[in-house]
Amino acid sequence: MRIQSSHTQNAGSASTGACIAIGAFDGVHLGHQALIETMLRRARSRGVAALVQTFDPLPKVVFGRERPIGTLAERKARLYALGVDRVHVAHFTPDYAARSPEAFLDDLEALDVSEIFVGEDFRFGRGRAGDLELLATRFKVTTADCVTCSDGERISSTRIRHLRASGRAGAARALLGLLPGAIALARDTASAPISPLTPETLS
Ligand SMILES: Cc1cc2nc3c(=O)[nH]c(=O)nc-3n(C[C@H](O)[C@H](O)[C@H](O)COP(=O)(O)O)c2cc1C
Ligand SMILES: Nc1ncnc2c1ncn2[C@@H]1O[C@H](COP(=O)(O)OP(=O)(O)OP(=O)(O)O)[C@@H](O)[C@H]1O
Repeated sequence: MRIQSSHTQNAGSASTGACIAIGAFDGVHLGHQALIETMLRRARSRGVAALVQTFDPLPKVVFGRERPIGTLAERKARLYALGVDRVHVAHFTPDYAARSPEAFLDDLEALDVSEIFVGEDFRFGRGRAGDLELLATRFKVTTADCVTCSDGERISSTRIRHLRASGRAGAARALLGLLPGAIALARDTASAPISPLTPETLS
């Protein structure tokens, strides 16, 4: 596994506000874990709350028709097992997906957040219009160290879905960091039918 350097931009002085990692976090794989552990270390060193903001259903299930790796309950259990203080779940309805990037930043401010931990390609708000530059106008932003395997390929939920779909469950489990005795994402959704999700069924 290889870790590239992380990068912090903007700032403003960090207040007493919480640290938060934001993302879909489907599977809570090793890349997610590295991002969250970076956030947790920072929160602990500042003595502030360590939060995670996630979404249900997953945006990629809604927009990309992807099959989830795990359930929301499994995701939350794995996030709390990492030591996170609170997991915020936004119900990803059509109305929510239509919120502007600025409205999403208002939501974060309402949570009394001051530092945000995300990947470099993080996008948010209607049409994915919000980017890191906008995020950094209001918060201190730290981008994730990129966790890759020895082959140099980035660990991602997409890759894990592909591994499972091609019957390579062992490799998928390795990228999820699932060792014997660890919290198990037992339900293998690879062979389950995809239930069609339409905006109407989400409201
Ligand atoms: C308020 C809000 C609105 C969003 N609207 C859209 C959208 O219209 N289209 C889209 O593909 N994704 C939308 N997303 C999902 C984001 O593109 C992205 O998946 C989400 O911020 C999680 O980040 P991640 O994919 O890096 O985990 C929205 C996210 C938020 C927070
Ligand atoms: N390999 C990785 N190393 C570091 N951070 C990562 C890694 N994979 C994802 N992240 C970060 O974790 C957050 C949540 O990521 P997300 O849930 O979109 O994961 P993903 O694996 O990229 O998903 P997908 O493959 O479905 O797009 C994002 O900020 C993302 O940049």
